[in-house]
Amino acid sequence: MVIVTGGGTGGHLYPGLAAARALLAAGEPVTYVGALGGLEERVLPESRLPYRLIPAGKLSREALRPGEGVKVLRGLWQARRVVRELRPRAVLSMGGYAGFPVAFVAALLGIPMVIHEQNARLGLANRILARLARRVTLSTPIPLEPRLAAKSQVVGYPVREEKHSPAEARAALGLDPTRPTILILGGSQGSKELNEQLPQRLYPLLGAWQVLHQCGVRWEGELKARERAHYFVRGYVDSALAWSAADFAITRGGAGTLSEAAFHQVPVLGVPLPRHLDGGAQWANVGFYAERGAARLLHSWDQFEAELNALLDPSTRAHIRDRLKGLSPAGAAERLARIVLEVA
Ligand SMILES: CC(=O)N[C@H]1[C@@H](OP(=O)(O)OP(=O)(O)OC[C@H]2O[C@@H](n3ccc(=O)[nH]c3=O)[C@H](O)[C@@H]2O)O[C@H](CO)[C@@H](O)[C@@H]1O
Repeated sequence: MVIVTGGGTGGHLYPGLAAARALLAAGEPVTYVGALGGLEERVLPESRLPYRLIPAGKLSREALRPGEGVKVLRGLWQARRVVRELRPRAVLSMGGYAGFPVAFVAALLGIPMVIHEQNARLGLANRILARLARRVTLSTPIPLEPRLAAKSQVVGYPVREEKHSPAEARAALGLDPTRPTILILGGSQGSKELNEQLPQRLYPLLGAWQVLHQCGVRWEGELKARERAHYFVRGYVDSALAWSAADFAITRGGAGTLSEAAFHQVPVLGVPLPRHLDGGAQWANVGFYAERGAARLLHSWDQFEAELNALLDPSTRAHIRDRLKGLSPAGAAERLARIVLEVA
């Protein structure tokens, strides 16, 4: 049996679940280990996968705070118990603080461990784990130091491979099936910045367009007050429907969000999270796409009008859609599962 671990937010959890399902489909029993308090606490019980939840402290500077540091240590202790009890023949960690304790302990116990990095740069947990991992799998080709590059492989980002026609998706979401649609996707937790900036900037378009604004569950009450005719606010959306409904999107720069944009061929204006909040991962992600002409990158809100006008132009959208081709190839979960089984 194999342990798949990682979570906290959707960007780590959903590709982890996709990999777990691919392992099961290959005949390998799987247990998913996530973090208490992460999105997985809500999602795993409905997944029908065997799972465990353990405490996991945030790495980074936060770990220096006494409460968080204790959580990191408790996480490692519980991870040791889980690994000793389940005796997996391999561990796959999807990165982030939630995937750290089990992967770290497993590697120390000599169990083959594989990591997957979703972003266009290695996060802190993966920088530590990469040295101990048998294989370093990546969503996108990123430069690595030679020792890591030698054991790395680009597999892609496991997206949910589900598409609907625009009319069907819009109807299922309660929108007008015939109106062209702008999607705002703030990511797992919603984006305060997009919530504050966008409604009033997009109201002037509502004569011809409609907007589906995913704002995050905790902002939903507040944002509902900004709804208008043809401006729809949702805390959390079914993202396969939302992408299928959209003509273009304004999003954060999560790796999952961009890979889904590529899979659904939806042009995106990316507004990355400020660098001090995620070490620049989202700047790297949107930058990777923008350098290839496969996304637009918002450097500052002064440029918003110009960027919006670019995306309102059908020929710009067609150009971006063309550049998105091949950036999120299908079958990433299966490629990842195959590598885990190779090292097991
Ligand atoms: C604040 C933070 O640390 N963000 C990180 C987190 O982002 P976060 O988890 O927000 O972002 P991603 O864009 O990678 O993934 C979000 C996932 O949740 C889904 N979704 C989201 C909203 C919704 O209403 N419905 C829905 O289904 C999306 O379709 C996607 O599959 O993990 C990503 C992948 O490691 C990183 O790139 C981000 O930097």
